[in-house]
Amino acid sequence: MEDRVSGPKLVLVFTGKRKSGKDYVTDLIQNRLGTDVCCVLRLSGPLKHQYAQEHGLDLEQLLGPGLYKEQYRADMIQWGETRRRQDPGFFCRLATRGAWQPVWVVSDARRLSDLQWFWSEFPQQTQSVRVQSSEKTRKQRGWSFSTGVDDAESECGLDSGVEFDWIITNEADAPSLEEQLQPILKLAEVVTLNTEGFSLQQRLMGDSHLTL
Ligand SMILES: Nc1ncnc2c1ncn2[C@@H]1O[C@H](COP(=O)(O)OP(=O)(O)O)[C@@H](O)[C@H]1O
Ligand SMILES: C[C@@](O)(CCOP(=O)(O)OP(=O)(O)O)CC(=O)O
Repeated sequence: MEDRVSGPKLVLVFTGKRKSGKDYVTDLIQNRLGTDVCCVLRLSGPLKHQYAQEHGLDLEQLLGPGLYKEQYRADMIQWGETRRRQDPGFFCRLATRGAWQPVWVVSDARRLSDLQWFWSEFPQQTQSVRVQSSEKTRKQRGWSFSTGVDDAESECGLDSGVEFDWIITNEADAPSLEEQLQPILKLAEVVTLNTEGFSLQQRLMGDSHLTL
């Protein structure tokens, strides 16, 4: 087990609009690397936890993919923004607390302040990744435009002004995710080589092809 004191070897910070496939892609990466090497951290986790407590809501449903969270999304955004204004790193600190794996995958950066926190805490290790899909594809996955959500910083805060290290196009007619993720998986392999390298290398070279 990696000691948290030594910190992560690679921090992949994912961003992308609703239904672009952030959870899908980050789950694929974790499946491929294994839970002993890679953890998926959600900034919205501690946010939903505290919001549910303060408002007497069902946390499991807020964390789930269904319509329940959508009823509260606009208000959660406002609530979270109040917290972030007081302390921009508040949710980043909570989400990363206790993470011990060498590769951290942060699935949901939404604002420049989220990215800045990781750049400042882990300048050598942080890589930003944008997942992009067309509106047509996102609609097929259940997205529809919602005022106060899709026109707010939560969805648009990273639309411009950041040069992402990696861009993943999550579309049926794009190169396969396996192909697009190859260099990122390779990077994870290289940075973890000293401690976890052998088993990870075996896994990446083995028969566990991504099923897309
Ligand atoms: N490449 C893909 N192939 C099949 N289903 C996908 C793909 N990408 C996303 N999905 C599906 O689309 C929906 C939205 O994806 P999700 O990862 O939850 O998006 P986000 O986290 O960006 O809101 C989910 O049901 C997910 O399983
Ligand atoms: C209040 C939020 O944290 C809600 C995020 O919920 P999810 O992370 O479940 O969102 P999607 O995966 O895009 O559907 C947004 C924010 O602005 O912090």
